[in-house]
Amino acid sequence: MNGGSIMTTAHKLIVITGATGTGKTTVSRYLTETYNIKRVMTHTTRPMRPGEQNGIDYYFETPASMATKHLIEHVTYAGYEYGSSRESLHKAWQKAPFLSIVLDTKGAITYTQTIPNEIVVLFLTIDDPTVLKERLTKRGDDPEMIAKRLNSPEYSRDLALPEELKDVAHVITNNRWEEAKQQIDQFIKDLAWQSIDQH
Ligand SMILES: Nc1nc2c(ncn2[C@@H]2O[C@H](COP(=O)(O)OP(=O)(O)O)[C@@H](O)[C@H]2O)c(=O)[nH]1
Ligand SMILES: Nc1ncnc2c1ncn2[C@@H]1O[C@H](COP(=O)(O)OP(=O)(O)O)[C@@H](O)[C@H]1O
Repeated sequence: MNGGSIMTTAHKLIVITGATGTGKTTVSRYLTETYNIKRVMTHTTRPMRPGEQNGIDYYFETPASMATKHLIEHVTYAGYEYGSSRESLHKAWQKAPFLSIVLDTKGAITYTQTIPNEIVVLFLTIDDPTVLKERLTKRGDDPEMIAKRLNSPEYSRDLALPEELKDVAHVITNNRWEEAKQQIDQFIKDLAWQSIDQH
């Protein structure tokens, strides 16, 4: 599968979840670059980080513009709102059968409850969470935002795989990127075979 796009008519949404800094965005970028699996854009009211762009990383909203969106689920994470719409998902599915979306664990649970047959879940974790602060600093995040994030109840919650996802999530340990990449390649290979078997 390496380097190609997946040829099948079955559609699937790869839900990428886990705590901040565990590598969710890195994985979604890798899926796009290597397998042409694009990410469904979500909306947020949090300020843009250095290097982020509206419409590329998120749709950046104000609380007022956020309130006008038709979201199938929305959450508050470290003081800001985030939400995703079924409309964007269905629009994206018309263009490609395989997509990814990056969600907190609460959002991932909502998707497993609303469209269980159309999703697969990747839960990202790391053996030593103390390195996450360093990763976020290297990413260029504002130190105050890092502190706010790491002290949030959502961060602590998302470090552990929630009970509701235990039977469905594929756990990827991202201590070292080279090893994580191999786990993802295997996951995609299995997913492609499952899709072919269904036809
Ligand atoms: N439930 C839900 N979570 C989202 C959505 N968009 C982003 N998130 C999650 O919100 C959390 C915070 O995202 P972000 O501020 O980009 O921080 P990061 O995880 O450090 O990159 C992460 O867990 C994202 O996966 C959404 O539409 N719905
Ligand atoms: N295995 C790894 N080792 C070291 N740094 C990593 C690894 N995986 C990702 N990173 C880096 O850590 C930072 C956080 O990763 P990111 O994908 O943005 O996490 P998330 O989206 O879960 O918050 C990024 O700068 C990314 O390049």
